[in-house]
Amino acid sequence: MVVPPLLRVVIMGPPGSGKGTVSSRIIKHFGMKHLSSGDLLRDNMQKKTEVGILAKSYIDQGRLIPDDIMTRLMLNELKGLDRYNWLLDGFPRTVAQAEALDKECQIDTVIDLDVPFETIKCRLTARWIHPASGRVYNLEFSPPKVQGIDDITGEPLVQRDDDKPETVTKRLQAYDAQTKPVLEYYREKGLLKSFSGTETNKIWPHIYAFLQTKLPDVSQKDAATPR
Ligand SMILES: Nc1nc2c(ncn2[C@@H]2O[C@H](COP(=O)(O)OP(=O)(O)O)[C@@H](O)[C@H]2O)c(=O)[nH]1
Ligand SMILES: Nc1ncnc2c1ncn2[C@@H]1O[C@H](COP(=O)(O)OP(=O)(O)O)[C@@H](O)[C@H]1O
Repeated sequence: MVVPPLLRVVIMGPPGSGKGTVSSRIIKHFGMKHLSSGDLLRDNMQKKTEVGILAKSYIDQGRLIPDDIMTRLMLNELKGLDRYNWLLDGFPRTVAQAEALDKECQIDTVIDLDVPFETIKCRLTARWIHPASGRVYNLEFSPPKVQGIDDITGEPLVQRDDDKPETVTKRLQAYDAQTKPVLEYYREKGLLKSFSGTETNKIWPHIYAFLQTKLPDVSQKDAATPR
């Protein structure tokens, strides 16, 4: 039996562009393992690990965590996902991180969510998350069934400290300066696939159709109306 090669996908886009939202749809339909750098850092912050304590000081200022710390953390985590198709969300965010990742594995495709900054700013102030799972809600776009409560576990939702308007501005500046060059890096390698728009529900069918050329839909739901 010929075993198809494992798929290595990166999802990129500015803060609030919908990476988490789209990732959860990808996982549901295509059964990939999802590794989110932000979720991993928040988990470390909550557990007050050495990395978590250090990360907090950067995240609260809207700055990126230094490359060496971030790369070690993520590459170590990826080792455990060796045997799966995976989707990497929030990493790499600098060219140095992308180069370090390239040394470890071959990326097949990079999904870029190209959403304008003006659209993003209002979204983030209405974002609520369930820290333990990384599930993300929005008061207008995807509200929880009961206000302030996670749909699945019934646990309380929280707002991220770094979703304050002044921190959001700094994060968008960091994206422009440090992460946009990563898009160029992947474009030059012919791996970048950009999806432009202001609404996730309009962008998603295109991403779905693109991934369907690479993986079968493993979800139980009707694949004609993927959500
Ligand atoms: N209004 C609106 N909100 C959205 C849309 N897509 C995602 N969101 C919300 O915007 C916020 C940021 O999305 P998220 O997936 O967390 O983005 P990430 O920061 O790139 O991972 C969350 O509160 C989402 O629920 C959309 O099309 N319209
Ligand atoms: N690859 C990375 N390199 C450096 N810092 C990172 C990285 N990933 C996440 N962070 C830090 O964690 C914060 C939150 O990340 P994330 O949850 O991915 O934000 P968003 O989903 O809003 O883009 C970032 O603003 C940054 O400070």
